[in-house]
Amino acid sequence: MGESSICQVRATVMLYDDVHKRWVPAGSEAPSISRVHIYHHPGANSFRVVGRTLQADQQVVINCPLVKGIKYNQATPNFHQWRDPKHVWGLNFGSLEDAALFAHSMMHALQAL
Ligand SMILES: CC[C@@H]1C=C[C@H]2CCN(C(=O)[C@@H]3CC[C@H]4C=C[C@]5(CCCN5C(=O)[C@H](Cc5ccccc5Cl)NC(C)=O)C(=O)N43)[C@@H]2C(=O)N1CC(=O)O
Repeated sequence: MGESSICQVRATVMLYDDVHKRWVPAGSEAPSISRVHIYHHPGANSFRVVGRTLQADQQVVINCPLVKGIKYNQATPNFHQWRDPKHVWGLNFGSLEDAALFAHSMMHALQAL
């Protein structure tokens, strides 16, 4: 039994560049919409956020394990963010529905950990 997706949304994945104090698109230079999942591994009861660009190359732009205690910040209705030990991640959602769906699944995951 591997991992299963508990939600999938469209979002531009951003990283905060602490040196220049600005958000930059994760992966390539040009901001691009990605398909972002939250995967659940029932065996380990682990979750991770995985995003791949929609273009043909399917570049992985985020692969972030979720750890207990992460604070998920809904900065605006369609821009949510969280910190991991090395990065500050931001998701600019393609729609408010996707934002709400992702937040719901994220909160579920964080409560299940
Ligand atoms: C893609 C463009 C982007 C779109 C939307 C808006 C929304 C607000 N916003 C920000 O960057 C806000 C404004 C102030 C700045 C200051 C610091 C930042 C940057 C780094 C993290 N941060 C925190 O405030 C974190 C949040 C957090 C709290 C709790 C748990 C986790 C976290 Cl991550 N606070 C801690 C204590 O970590 C930050 O988000 N900041 C975004 C933004 O202006 N733009 C437009 C642009 O940049 O042109």
